[in-house]
Amino acid sequence: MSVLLAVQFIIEEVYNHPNISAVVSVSSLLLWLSIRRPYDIPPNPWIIFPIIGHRPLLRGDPIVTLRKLRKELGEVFSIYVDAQLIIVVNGYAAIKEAFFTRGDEFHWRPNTRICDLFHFGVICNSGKEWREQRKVTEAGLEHVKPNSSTFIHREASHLITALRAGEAKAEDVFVLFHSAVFNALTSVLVSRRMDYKDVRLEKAVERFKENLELFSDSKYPNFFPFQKFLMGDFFDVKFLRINMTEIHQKIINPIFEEHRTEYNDEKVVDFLDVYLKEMKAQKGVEKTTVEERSCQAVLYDLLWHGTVTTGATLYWAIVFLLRNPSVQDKLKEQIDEVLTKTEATSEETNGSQKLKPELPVFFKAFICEVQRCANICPISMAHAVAKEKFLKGYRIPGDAVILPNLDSLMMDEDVWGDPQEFKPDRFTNSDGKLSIPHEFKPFFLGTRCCPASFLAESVVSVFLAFILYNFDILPEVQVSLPSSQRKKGLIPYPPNFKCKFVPRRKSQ
Ligand code: HEM
Repeated sequence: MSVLLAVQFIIEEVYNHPNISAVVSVSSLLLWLSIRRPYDIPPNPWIIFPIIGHRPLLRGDPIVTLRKLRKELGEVFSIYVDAQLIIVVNGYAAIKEAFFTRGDEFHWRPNTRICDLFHFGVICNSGKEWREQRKVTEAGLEHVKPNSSTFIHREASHLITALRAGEAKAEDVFVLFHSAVFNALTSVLVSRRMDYKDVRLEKAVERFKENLELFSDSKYPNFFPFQKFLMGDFFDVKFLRINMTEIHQKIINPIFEEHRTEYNDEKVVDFLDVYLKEMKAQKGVEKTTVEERSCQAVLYDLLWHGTVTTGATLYWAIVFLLRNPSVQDKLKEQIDEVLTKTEATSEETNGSQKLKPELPVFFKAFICEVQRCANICPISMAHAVAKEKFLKGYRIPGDAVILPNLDSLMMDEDVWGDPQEFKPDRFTNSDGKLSIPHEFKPFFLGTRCCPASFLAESVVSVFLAFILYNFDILPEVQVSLPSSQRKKGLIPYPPNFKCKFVPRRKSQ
């Protein structure tokens, strides 16, 4: 009754006061404009807030929210983050259709402020520019593939020496692991490595980590494009740019100049040589993007993304080894059989061990399970379409951000049964052979899949095999194991932890 009276009072007030009536009309129009949604886009949660859209739903762990929305809304759904429409593609069939079968249509990157910063390289490029950069990147990676394992073995030996120097004291190996990965990549790609104590290396790892955090928070500058005209650095975009410039100036540019000075057509050794050769071949070609600025940007892309992804995978692997001691024991037994000691003076390994070509099945299964559970690219990278398309009957507007939800593959209960459990055996079949369901796609699929998956796999398996052969990995305190909770961010790391690398008796 009192509600009815209140409504009646408001109607009378509005009717009798034209000013109030105008304010109410304009506010209603604005409210309607800010929450209206086209009828033909993929379904979205009915509750929507003016200006911020569905943002409140993403509080907590957004990945868990996406899992819930998939159950409620289906394989292709949408959400509004502020005014930005985001379309989430879930499940193997829909992801394969969009990004593999129709990979050319869905290969674009969204036109966001953050992508602007990176757009000369390969990761954030689209269209003709992306095709050119992708082609030369693939050619360069193909060229270094045959010799890459020699460099990775060499870096693994350096890593073992550094871990031994820790004298089995509890330590956080985050920076050391990322430095070793960075070195493995630079050895393969540009024939250089740095001492682990070199400040340039420490700074590079620190800047990469900072940039990842800034990139993960990039939602604000992305969706408020006018911020570039503001003074100050409200959204840390300028900080991100300064960090990138530092890595370019201290590491990438000097290496580029050295290579350019020493370049010899007859001696094309590494990735950078291949790029320089292609630059030479394309000299004079109108509007080519295969030039100095793009080459440096591609190197930045490879080193940044390659270091943080591979470093995160290794860091997670140690968490799972500490939390599953019986798995660690089984792996050590198997690795002892395939790692052979070679002469310490051996040119090939510059160190002490070498892996036989074939790794044990359980070891491979362990690495798959680490990648599945660590799930370090849960929403891969943002995609877009150049102009309006249709997917599964829904309209996909040209200005939408499209997310391939890899978490919907790696953590699907229908595929894995108990996806939250860490069980390497799920990747072996009854014949004891490796069996990989097609939903396992840590490196994505289709036209924009990771072009360096072979490098990442090789670094992860060689480093882990060397570590398991040489050390017992023990928790800092026996009763407290590191957490497997995932931190927020584009690449979800575990919380930092310390552990001990105690030399194994047999390997002394
Ligand atoms: C465990 C380690 C790694 C994982 C899980 C991983 C995962 C991925 C994923 C999921 C994408 C696809 C993004 C998309 O949706 O477009 C991607 C792209 C890419 N990855 Fe990796 N990656 C890893 C290591 C590396 C390494 C070591 C390198 C290079 C040294 C590398 C270079 C690239 C590049 C250049 C792209 C962009 C391709 C393009 O846009 O065309 N990745 N990676």
